[in-house]
Amino acid sequence: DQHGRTKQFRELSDYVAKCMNQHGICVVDNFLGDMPGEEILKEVQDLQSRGTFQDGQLVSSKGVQSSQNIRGDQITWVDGTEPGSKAISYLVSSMDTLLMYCGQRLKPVSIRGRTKAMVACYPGSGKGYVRHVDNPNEDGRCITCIYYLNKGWDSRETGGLLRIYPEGRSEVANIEPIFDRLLFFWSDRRNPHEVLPAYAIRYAITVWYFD
Ligand SMILES: O=C(O)CNC(=O)c1n[nH]c2ccccc2c1=O
Ligand SMILES: [Fe+2]
Repeated sequence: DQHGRTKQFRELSDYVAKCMNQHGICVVDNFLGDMPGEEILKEVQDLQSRGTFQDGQLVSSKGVQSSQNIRGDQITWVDGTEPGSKAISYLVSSMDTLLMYCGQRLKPVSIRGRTKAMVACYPGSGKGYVRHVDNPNEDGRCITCIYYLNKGWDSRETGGLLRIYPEGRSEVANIEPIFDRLLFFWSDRRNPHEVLPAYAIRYAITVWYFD
């Protein structure tokens, strides 16, 4: 019920605010629960079957020309008003609500807006995403928020770990892209990260928040 969710989000926002201010990375498991998660996964699979994903960036294998080029991630943007995106829009409004409850505690940012939802699919052909910073040049994006949809994912079998190298820290963060997991991290140079080669279809939905 609404009260249950409000209380849950308020408590969750305490954890997220503290975790972000302390580590700059925060994982929330079982964010929406099985049913909503399944609905979102179905909408993403429908999107993919309707061919709305743009071909991922071309990741040519070392120097070999065209025929060997393998697609990396494939993406499509969803603003939540399209037909068949009800569950995705519920996800994004849940992300918005959780961050709204964090309020001013997420120093120093005060969220002013966000991007649409970027739905990404790694086709599982052994491609990942090279090490990068989401916002290296102050384009306004301050928080990266990723929701994963991969049931029973085990990176020992199928790779696809998100590896974050927090600036100035010796240890790395290895994030399994498991179903109904929500991840926040500062989008700037504090969090260079990469997606290790994935050997099964790997779905994620990303929203970037602006301050
Ligand atoms: O999926 C993940 O776990 C992390 N994913 C990323 O860091 C990531 N970052 N920036 C992008 C820009 C365009 C298309 C895909 C991406 C992308 O998957
Ligand atoms: Fe990224």
